[in-house]
This record gives sequence, C-alpha cells and structure tokens, in this order.
Amino acid sequence: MASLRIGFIGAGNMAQALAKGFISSGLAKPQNVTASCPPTDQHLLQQMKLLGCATTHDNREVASTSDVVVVCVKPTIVGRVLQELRPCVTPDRPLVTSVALGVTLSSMEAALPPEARVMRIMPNTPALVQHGASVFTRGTHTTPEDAELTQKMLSAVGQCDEVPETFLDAVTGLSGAGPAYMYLVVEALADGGVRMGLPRDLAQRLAAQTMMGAAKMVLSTGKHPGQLKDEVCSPGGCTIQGVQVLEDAGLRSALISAVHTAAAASVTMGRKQPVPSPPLAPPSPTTSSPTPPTPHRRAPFFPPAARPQRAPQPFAPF
Ligand SMILES: NC(=O)C1=CN([C@@H]2O[C@H](COP(=O)(O)OP(=O)(O)OC[C@H]3O[C@@H](n4cnc5c(N)ncnc54)[C@H](O)[C@@H]3O)[C@@H](O)[C@H]2O)C=CC1
Ligand SMILES: O=C(O)[C@@H]1CCC=N1
Repeated sequence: MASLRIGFIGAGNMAQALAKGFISSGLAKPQNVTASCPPTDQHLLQQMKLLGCATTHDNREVASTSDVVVVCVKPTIVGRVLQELRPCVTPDRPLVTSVALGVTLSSMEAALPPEARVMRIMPNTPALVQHGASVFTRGTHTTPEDAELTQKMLSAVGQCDEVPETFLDAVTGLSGAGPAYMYLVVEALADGGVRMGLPRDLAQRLAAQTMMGAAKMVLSTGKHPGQLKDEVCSPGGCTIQGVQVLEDAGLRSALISAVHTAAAASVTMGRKQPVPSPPLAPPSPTTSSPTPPTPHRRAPFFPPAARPQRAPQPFAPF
C-alpha cells in the first residue's frame, strides 16, 4: 500500500489534512504523493514540499503520475479541473476521487471520458491527526477493488463508511463542517473557564480533552448520549443547572439548524457549476447597422443530459 501513488489537485486545507494523515499513518510514502495548484498559491505547495511530497503547477502531471487522484478544489472549479484532466484519464487509471461539497457523481462522470472510475468522498480535517470522519460513494464504473482501496485510504486517517450518494449533503453539513462547530464549543468552554479565573492554556486543554473524552464515551460504550448525560447530572447537583442554561439558550436546536443549513448550502453550492465562455457570436452578414455587440452569453458547463436528476433543493428553506 505504501507504494500507492496519490495525487492531490489543490493543496489547501483539506488536501494538506489528507496528505499529512496519509503520510503519518504510513498509508503513503511522501515521495509517492504529488500535489498541484496554481502559481498564485505557491505557499500551499511549499507546505506540501515540507512533507516531502512532489509538487507541480500542472494538474495533468498529477493525473498522469498517480494511481488515485484526489480533487481538492472549490466545488465551482471541479468541472473545469476535470475537463483539464480528461485526456489523462482512462478506464484503467487513475481512480478519480473528489472531496468537493455537493458535486455529484453524475456531473463528474459527464466531465470525464466514458467509463472513468470516479468516487465521491466527504472527509473532514481531523484526518490530519488520524481522527477523521469520512464517507464515500462509488461511481458507476468503479470496481470492488476501488471501493476497498478507498475504504483503506480513509480508514487510515480515521473512521470511514460507504453511504448512498443521497446522504452526502447531510454528511457534509454534519461531519464535513462539524469540526468548526466543535471548535466553537471548545473555545467557548475555555472562555467560561477563563471567566471563572482559570489560566487560558489550562482552560483550553480541559475543554478539548473533555470534548474528546465525551466523544470517546459515546463511541466506546455504545450508550445513548442522553444516558451518558444523565450519568453526569447528579440529582440536585451543579451539572443539571448548567444543562438548563444550555436548554434555555437553545443549544440543541441551534446545532440541528446548523447541520440543516450547511447541508442545504451543500446542495445549492455544489450544483452551481461555472461555465466556460463560448466565443462571441459572429456579426450578422446581412446587417451593417451599428447595433450593440452580442452579449457575452454563457453556455451550461455540463450537457443538459448530464445534469443531476435530483431536485436541487430537497431541504425546506427556513
Ligand atoms: N476544509 C474542509 O474542512 C473541507 C473541505 N472539503 C472540500 O474540499 C475542497 C477544498 O476545500 P479547502 O481545502 O477548504 O479549500 P482551500 O481554499 O484551502 O484549497 C483550495 C485549493 O484549490 C487550489 N486551486 C484553485 N484553482 C485550482 C486549479 N485550477 N487547479 C488546481 N488547484 C486549484 C488552490 O490553490 C488551493 O490549493 C472543497 O471542495 C471543499 O468542499 C470537504 C470536506 C471538508
Ligand atoms: O465549508 C466548506 O465549504 C467545506 C465543506 C465542508 C467543510 N468545509
């Protein structure tokens, strides 16, 4: 497995988290990892170089030298990047995976040659410390070996589940975005400790370890979180008073709404594909009147037949 050649298109936060996680878990050797991004983001490639990875500004070079490509660019440019990779992708190799929120398998497959092997992944940044939470969905032409490989790669950096594609937006709103919600909680708990006179460093470590310990209790004991909460709330004690404050503030409802809103955003953001500019329409030969130039009209990036079949807004707006 360490001989696996992994290529990252994009070298930002998610690419770096996965690259560091893959290397530190032993899944990949640094010299077998390549990353590309535009020259304007050279500083990101420097980070990849520090890991020992090869770097380039040529996305096609990444595709040509990798067994698995991980597309780690913003959803709006995935289509353009896949068009660029198209000449380097065959049914044999590479396996093309994308972590982009909301970008469907059907749109990826439509941008690549027929029978290209495609996977859609939703990881999260704690993959960097091998505590990621990832899911993946296989495309039409993937093999059982591709699914096994994807499972192995993502399991090397945390937990991984294969899910139907219809789950992907919800997963994005929950575990894709979730670390940010948890950092808010850790920061605020630490603020509470500081408010009560604790040194910042101690307060932050107590808050983070408490979050990690509580998460491990849920995963290891298999108990319902409500039961675990009850075990902390001594009758008439202080915890239930703190819990009441959080209930009054609507903590649960706020978290449910956060997942809902982020999942809905994943649907809309991922389906918005930018479009290449077609050439301006030639002037009509029948007229010489000084009419204004034809507006610069944009054509859909994907052919209509390749558009996702699903309604773009399965989530009720607030
Ligand atoms: N940041 C996160 O926690 C997560 C991000 N994702 C997904 O990962 C993708 C990337 O997100 P981030 O890493 O946060 O963004 P980022 O802004 O940190 O990185 C984007 C990268 O794309 C590169 N890029 C831009 N145009 C390019 C091109 N034409 N060719 C090659 N590279 C190009 C940029 O130079 C940069 O390295 C997004 O689609 C996002 O939905 C998914 C799960 C979690
Ligand atoms: O905020 C974002 O768009 C990305 C996707 C999930 C986490 N970060």
